[in-house]
Amino acid sequence: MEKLTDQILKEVITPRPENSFKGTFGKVTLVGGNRNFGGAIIMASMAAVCAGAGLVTTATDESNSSALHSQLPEAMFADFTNSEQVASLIHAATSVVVGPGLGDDEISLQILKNVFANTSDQQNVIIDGSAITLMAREGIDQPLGNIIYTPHEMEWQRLSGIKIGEQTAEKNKAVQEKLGATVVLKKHHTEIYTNDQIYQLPIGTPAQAVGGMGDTLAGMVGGFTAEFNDKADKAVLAAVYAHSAIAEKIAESQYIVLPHQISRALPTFMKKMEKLDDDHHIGFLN
Ligand SMILES: NC(=O)C1=CN([C@@H]2O[C@H](COP(=O)(O)OP(=O)(O)OC[C@H]3O[C@@H](n4cnc5c(N)ncnc54)[C@H](O)[C@@H]3O)[C@@H](O)[C@H]2O)[C@@H](O)CC1
Ligand SMILES: Nc1ncnc2c1ncn2[C@@H]1O[C@H](COP(=O)(O)OP(=O)(O)O)[C@@H](O)[C@H]1O
Ligand SMILES: [Mg+2]
Repeated sequence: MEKLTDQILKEVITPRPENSFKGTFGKVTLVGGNRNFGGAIIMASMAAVCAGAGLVTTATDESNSSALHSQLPEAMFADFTNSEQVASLIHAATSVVVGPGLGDDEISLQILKNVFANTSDQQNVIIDGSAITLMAREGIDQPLGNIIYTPHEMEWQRLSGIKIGEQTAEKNKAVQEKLGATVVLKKHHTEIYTNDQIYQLPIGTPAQAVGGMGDTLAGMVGGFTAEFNDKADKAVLAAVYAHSAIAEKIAESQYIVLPHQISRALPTFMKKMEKLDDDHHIGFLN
């Protein structure tokens, strides 16, 4: 298992090209947030916007529209039960994030099937939360795309069939290979299983054990893969590292970290990363 270092941030977060516009930095379509879990998709959307994706659209329950716009006017809204509109938003996306707060009822299931029917091989598809639970429960096939699962240990148990106490690197890697997808197995010292390597995140704090922390990570992975699509595999690793690096910094003066604080800190954090060179690490910037 290879330990991730801040080197991954230097590799991924490079200065933006001068000759660019919002289209240069990718589009993210996020799908989730039922009436009860609207906060989950709003937190994910905030992370995608603050990570620097060019355009972000949130397909969610219509009852979440005002809350989304008041928290995040940068994001566009769509009703997630409008299957034609959602299909066209999926077609347009560089990265799709599906699952945060989606829920697991019949409507959630139909929405998930519509999303999965409309992705293509050229897209990054981040499958989180309820979407993982529904796939496992309903035996839904993996969609087309560069697939990135972001399960916590219970979601991974549901998807892989490996019980939480038995989730060894060897067993996890075998299932990852069958899936042919990237698996970000979230826990204290998150593990990332890719086609050619297993990485471990050596940072992170119990101050992150707060609802919405994983929703925020899913949105960051969506934002990073869209913005840095030419190095999407490394962008996943950078998002995982940045999420906990920012949380550790906030936790120096706070007992817990609120997920939206990580998102709001992202633009400043990413600006600092531009200044990192081979002789300097994050500590140098404190
Ligand atoms: N503000 C919001 O709207 C929130 C919505 N959420 C959404 O709620 C839906 C259900 O997700 P939940 O994860 O809450 O429920 P789940 O039922 O999927 O998972 C929680 C269960 O897994 C167990 N578990 C074992 N190991 C775990 C680990 N390492 N991390 C987390 N749980 C572990 C817990 O004890 C619990 O029984 C998802 O769609 C999620 O995105 C949550 O993110 C919480 C915040
Ligand atoms: N004790 C801990 N140490 C480090 N990271 C943690 C700890 N507890 C939770 N996290 C992180 O918080 C996130 C929780 O994800 P998840 O359970 O999906 O949250 P939610 O669905 O509520 O948004 C993951 O990124 C996980 O690694
Ligand atoms: Mg979650």
